[in-house]
Amino acid sequence: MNTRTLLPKVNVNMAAMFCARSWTGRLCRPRASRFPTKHATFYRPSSTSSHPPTQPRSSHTRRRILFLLLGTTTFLLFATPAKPPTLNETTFVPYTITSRASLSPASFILTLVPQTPNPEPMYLLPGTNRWRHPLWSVEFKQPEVQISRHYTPLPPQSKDGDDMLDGAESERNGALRFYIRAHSDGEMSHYLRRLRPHDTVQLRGPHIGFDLVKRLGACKNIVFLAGGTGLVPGMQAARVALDGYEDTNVSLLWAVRSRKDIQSTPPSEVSNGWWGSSGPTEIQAAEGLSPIARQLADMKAQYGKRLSVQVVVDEEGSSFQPVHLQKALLDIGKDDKLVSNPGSGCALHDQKLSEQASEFEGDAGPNCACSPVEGTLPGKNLFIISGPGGFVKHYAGDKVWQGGRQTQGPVGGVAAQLQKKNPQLAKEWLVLKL
Ligand SMILES: Cc1cc2nc3c(=O)[nH]c(=O)nc-3n(C[C@H](O)[C@H](O)[C@H](O)COP(=O)(O)OP(=O)(O)OC[C@H]3O[C@@H](n4cnc5c(N)ncnc54)[C@H](O)[C@@H]3O)c2cc1C
Repeated sequence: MNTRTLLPKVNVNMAAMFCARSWTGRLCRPRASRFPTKHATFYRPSSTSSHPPTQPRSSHTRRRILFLLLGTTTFLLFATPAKPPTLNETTFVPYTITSRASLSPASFILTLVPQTPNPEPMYLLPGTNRWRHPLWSVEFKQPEVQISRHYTPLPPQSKDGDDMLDGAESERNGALRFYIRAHSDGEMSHYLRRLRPHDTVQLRGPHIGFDLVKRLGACKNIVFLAGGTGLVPGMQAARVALDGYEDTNVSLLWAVRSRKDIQSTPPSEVSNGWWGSSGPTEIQAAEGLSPIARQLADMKAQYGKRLSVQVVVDEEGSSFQPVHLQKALLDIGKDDKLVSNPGSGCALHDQKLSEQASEFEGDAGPNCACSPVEGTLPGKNLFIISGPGGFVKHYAGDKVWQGGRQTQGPVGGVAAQLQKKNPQLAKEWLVLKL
């Protein structure tokens, strides 16, 4: 199947299509435009004109021309949909690349600023530097082959937005940073890899993902298992959960292909002993951390024990085994006294109902509909698996195409094995796939 998202050059309705897809598969679906279609109002001389029939012919002609001009102007004003100059969900708008940092030969970080600044971007909570949505992404456009793909902005580097990004930009001037991996034969990621500072890119969004805060409810724990750049929504989730609440805990489990995604300094120059271990290792502040790992280490320093970040590296033969995941899930909630509502029939908290959900929830996602059960509170701990299709399939089972959209599908893979072994995990934890 050709999985490209084609962006038509002319048709406005088709341009309002957007691409909903998993980390690897995608689907174009029509999207209701937020900008109502404005109907053209044509003015023409009425056949029941109030003017006397004796009026000279030249005056009629002048009036016709006047009406025609008026009509054309009104048509141009109202029939052409207004093109917002700042980030919006309908049209692509230009951003300028201000910096590019290579992590490994295949992965890099791009920082962009909008060419038209917006003091109140729709992804921020008004008057704050806090993001409005727990999970969100934007689409980039590849202008040569007219396709688009989703990418996830890295969260701000500081809690209150005071830090400067890359020494020059901050979220206050609308800067967005992206951690991108170029895939072999990947149309979009190779286009992005070629771009350099001062180049222009076209962005559309924000596209809103699962509302994690509503899903957590009274529960407190998130275990986020990520492959490669699938880490970024985990960093978004961690910021929202740890900034917004004092008693939440997040465990990020990050699998990378190359050590260079974490650290660029050769092993001999690294003083501490976490390099090269065969199992998952906790990330630590060290010399030569990659910008992503440095941000993770800063977050750990900021949140203390509430955030754990463990890494495994493919090329060193380390990986997350079921026993590691079980430990992460059981350890993080071991002091919890809370009994979670079963969530039956609730679109947010019923695992069975979640099977039908798409990861693009939009602004108007479902609300909690848990029936009261004595001694319980609504909410679930979240076990989120994010990354390439094969990664998600191995740990949580395939997503399923249904009615033209990609849905969560049943829990499978390692997560299903763990639930079978520990029924408590199935009761207290909701599995989500990104
Ligand atoms: C909501 C969302 C957010 C995303 N955020 C990011 C992000 O922050 N950073 C990022 O790098 N990507 C992100 N992605 C993935 C991104 O949208 C593209 O799918 C990815 O960059 C590949 O696009 P492409 O055009 O280069 O490759 P395609 O031309 O679509 O694919 C080319 C080949 O590469 C393979 N391939 C594609 N993607 C992967 C993959 N992930 N792993 C292994 N093989 C793959 C395909 O199977 C195919 O054989 C996100 C996806 C979604 C849905």
